[in-house]
Amino acid sequence: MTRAVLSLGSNLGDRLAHLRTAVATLGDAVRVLSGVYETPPWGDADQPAYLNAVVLAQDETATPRDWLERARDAERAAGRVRDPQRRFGPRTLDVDVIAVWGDDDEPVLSDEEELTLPHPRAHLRAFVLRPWIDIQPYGRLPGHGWLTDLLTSGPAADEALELRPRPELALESTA
Ligand SMILES: Nc1ncnc2c1ncn2[C@@H]1O[C@H](COP(=O)(O)OP(=O)(O)OP(=O)(O)O)[C@@H](O)[C@H]1O
Ligand SMILES: Nc1nc2c(c(=O)[nH]1)N=C(CO)CN2
Repeated sequence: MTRAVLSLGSNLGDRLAHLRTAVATLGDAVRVLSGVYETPPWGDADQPAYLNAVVLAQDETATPRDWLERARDAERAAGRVRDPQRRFGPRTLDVDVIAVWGDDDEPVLSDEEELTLPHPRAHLRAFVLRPWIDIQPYGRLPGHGWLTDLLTSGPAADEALELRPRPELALESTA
């Protein structure tokens, strides 16, 4: 059994629909959904605001690579087109694997380029940490400590003040 924290982001087209596409693609593996936040673009300011959320997922057989595959499946389902010229650029859907825990509840560590775990920029991103803390108030980012500490005094603390909760935009689709 593995558990994974996945981050969802969208800043093109029907942003909420794209986040819901990710939830639908992950299917039965989804355990807990965070709230949705409107967030200023990180890393490349010249693009529209994002909607971001975080999902806690669990599966009996999924390997860390399987979580990456599922993330890519979700991005494809939302019609994501990659622009190799533009890092951190706009996208219909971005699904990142933030961290994975194994059977023993120990975090999986990986420094492979294809799948780095935990995600190497997660501790810098309030748009990941803030929704995550919604669903795991006592959560820890492996290698970086408590989410509460990261959000109040880590490098993402200033950005955390600029996120806007959008409680009217629930990830659960009522359709
Ligand atoms: N933990 C991870 N989650 C998702 N992708 C990862 C991870 N570690 C490495 N990668 C690799 O990163 C590459 C680029 O992914 P992607 O296009 O989503 O990057 P990005 O969204 O522009 O930047 P970022 O990963 O900082 O959000 C992919 O080929 C993927 O294999
Ligand atoms: N606010 C915000 N900014 C981003 C996001 C994102 O999901 N949210 N994703 C990016 C892709 O690397 C780049 N910048």
